[in-house]
Amino acid sequence: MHINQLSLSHVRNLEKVSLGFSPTLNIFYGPNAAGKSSVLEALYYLGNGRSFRTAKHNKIINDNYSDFIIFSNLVSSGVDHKLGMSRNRSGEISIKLDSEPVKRLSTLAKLFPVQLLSPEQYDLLVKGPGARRKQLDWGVFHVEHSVLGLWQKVQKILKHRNELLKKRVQYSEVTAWDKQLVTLSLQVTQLREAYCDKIRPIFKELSRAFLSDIDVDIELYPGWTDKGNNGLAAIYESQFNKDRQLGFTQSSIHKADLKFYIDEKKRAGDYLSRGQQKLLITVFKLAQLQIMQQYGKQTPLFLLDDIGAELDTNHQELLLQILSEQPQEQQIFITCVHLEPLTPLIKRYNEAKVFHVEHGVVKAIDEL
Ligand SMILES: Nc1ncnc2c1ncn2[C@@H]1O[C@H](COP(=O)(O)OP(=O)(O)OP(=O)(O)O)[C@@H](O)[C@H]1O
Repeated sequence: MHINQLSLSHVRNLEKVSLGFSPTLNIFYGPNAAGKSSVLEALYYLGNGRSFRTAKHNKIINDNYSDFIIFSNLVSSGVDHKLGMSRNRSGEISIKLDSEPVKRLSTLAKLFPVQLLSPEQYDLLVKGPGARRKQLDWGVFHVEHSVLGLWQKVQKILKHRNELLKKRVQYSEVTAWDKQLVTLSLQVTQLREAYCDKIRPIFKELSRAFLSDIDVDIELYPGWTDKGNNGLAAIYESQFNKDRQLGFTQSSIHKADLKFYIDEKKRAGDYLSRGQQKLLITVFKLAQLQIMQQYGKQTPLFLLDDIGAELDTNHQELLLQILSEQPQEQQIFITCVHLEPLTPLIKRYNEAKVFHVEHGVVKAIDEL
């Protein structure tokens, strides 16, 4: 997919902005606090119905206004669409696709997939499993949309099961739920495993370029440990008393983790320097992008926030080299303070567009 045009009103320090994009490469450069990341934030919001920088929507609304509006013309699966969104200070959100209200965020996710690489994500390896699970499921969903329906069924069953556990019922009263839970959990796990198998070789190969002397790997922890190989149903039975005591189900896909290892089972988060962790996350995001290009329902937007700030010159050049080799249908948005290191990349894409951003004003640069 790609986005042709974006109009913003009252997004952070961007009061009113209207931009026409290149279907390939778009670069926003300018000093700190100019409003560059806010443009990416608006793009991300359109695809996800939320920000990547804050969970508090009021922070995004410009201080002098009561709402923000984001509007776009885009091409998704070869079809032109108009997608608009507004949100006010009470949190009311209105999303319209071709003038029709959109009720589910999954509609946006299918229509407008966005892959993001930003400094906010560089601590993924040392965070709890939830953030890594989200990243994994983003990838699985865009290769296999049906995973969402399975996930939602699991959540419903877990809710019922946990209510029963709190009522201190006998084991016989949860067995019917457990049967469904086992089937669905294994289906989701199978899709996650299949995704890990697809991404692993790409991730390893890209890592060799970025982290040459380190052997990286990923492993899916499904959300339970089955040491005796007795199966998930047996785990539910053996854990039932403890589950009832706790009032919730300990083992299921909601506890899954995507574990990153280096050099044979050392946890990457414990061993890698902060700089190496950033490189590993960069590589993983690039591998996810490649998977989307090969197997996804459509190519996502690729947003790279603050591209120069976190990488040394060699690794920045390597990243730029990879970006310059992307397929033509890949639309890329980059923010940076200094434009000069990106000149070779701009030259590679003859349709590239460059925007200068300062004090919330975004101007297209015609001649470099
Ligand atoms: N709700 C708001 N209303 C008005 N201005 C805001 C609001 N929220 C943030 N700002 C300001 O908007 C600007 C936007 O910063 P943004 O993060 O987009 O800049 P940037 O160009 O990406 O900077 P950097 O290079 O430092 O990352 C900042 O000056 C910030 O103080």
